[in-house]
Amino acid sequence: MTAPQVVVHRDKELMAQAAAARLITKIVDAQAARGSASVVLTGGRNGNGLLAALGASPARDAVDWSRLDLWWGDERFLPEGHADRNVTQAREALLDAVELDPARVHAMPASDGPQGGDVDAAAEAYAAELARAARPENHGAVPSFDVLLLGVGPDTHVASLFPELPAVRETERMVVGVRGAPKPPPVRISLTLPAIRAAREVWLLAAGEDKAKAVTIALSGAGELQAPAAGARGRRRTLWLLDRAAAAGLPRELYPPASP
Ligand SMILES: O=C(O)[C@H](O)[C@@H](O)[C@H](O)[C@H](O)COP(=O)(O)O
Repeated sequence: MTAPQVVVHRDKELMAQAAAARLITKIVDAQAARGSASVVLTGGRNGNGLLAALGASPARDAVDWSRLDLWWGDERFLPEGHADRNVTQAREALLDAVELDPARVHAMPASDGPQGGDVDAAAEAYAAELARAARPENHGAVPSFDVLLLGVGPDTHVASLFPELPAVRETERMVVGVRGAPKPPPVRISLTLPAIRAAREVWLLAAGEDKAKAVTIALSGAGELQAPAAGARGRRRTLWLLDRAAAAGLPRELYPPASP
């Protein structure tokens, strides 16, 4: 697994804008090289902030939105259209403003979807959808995501993998149902660490002083059961995109601010 690379930006707005520019370039390069691109979105303020910055970017339409596969790293298990669902917030932040191919937008099931309120069946259905999209050259039962985005919780959770809970211990399945999540709502669907680690690149987003402790713990050698963010590594690249407040606990000589 790749050692984490850290880029520190002056503030969370600049972090979101720079991450959006970085993501546009990554998608454009993937589409030029392979004809399409595959990105896993994350929920939360930083994930949605990146999407909003991408939508406002002058380079936005360098992306061929019709050849982009979108997946989610996790989802709140709520009814279709609920304001708290990550896909609802992603649509508001960006997706409704660009010409995506609906068949390539892979939202996680809602609690009033075909599996009804059975979150484990919903997780299995999403795992099956991922497996159908995987190709022989991919690593495991998921497509080779070009970029997998993750917000980082103040407790070091990523996706809906919370410290010490069963989901972070999963080593076989790619997608699991989560109950009793400390961050509401309690019932969620999440990719597991093996699925996250199948991505070519994993980008972790953290801004604000409330994340400084989690960032320091995750980058200081903590185990993935106690600090799930520490286990979120890409096959080719692991990139932490921070603002100065979230990087405050890191040794400055190792992670000098990228922006003045
Ligand atoms: O469904 C969710 O809540 C997210 O996927 C979650 O993993 C989020 O990314 C982190 O909690 C960070 O959220 P903030 O960026 O809002 O701090």
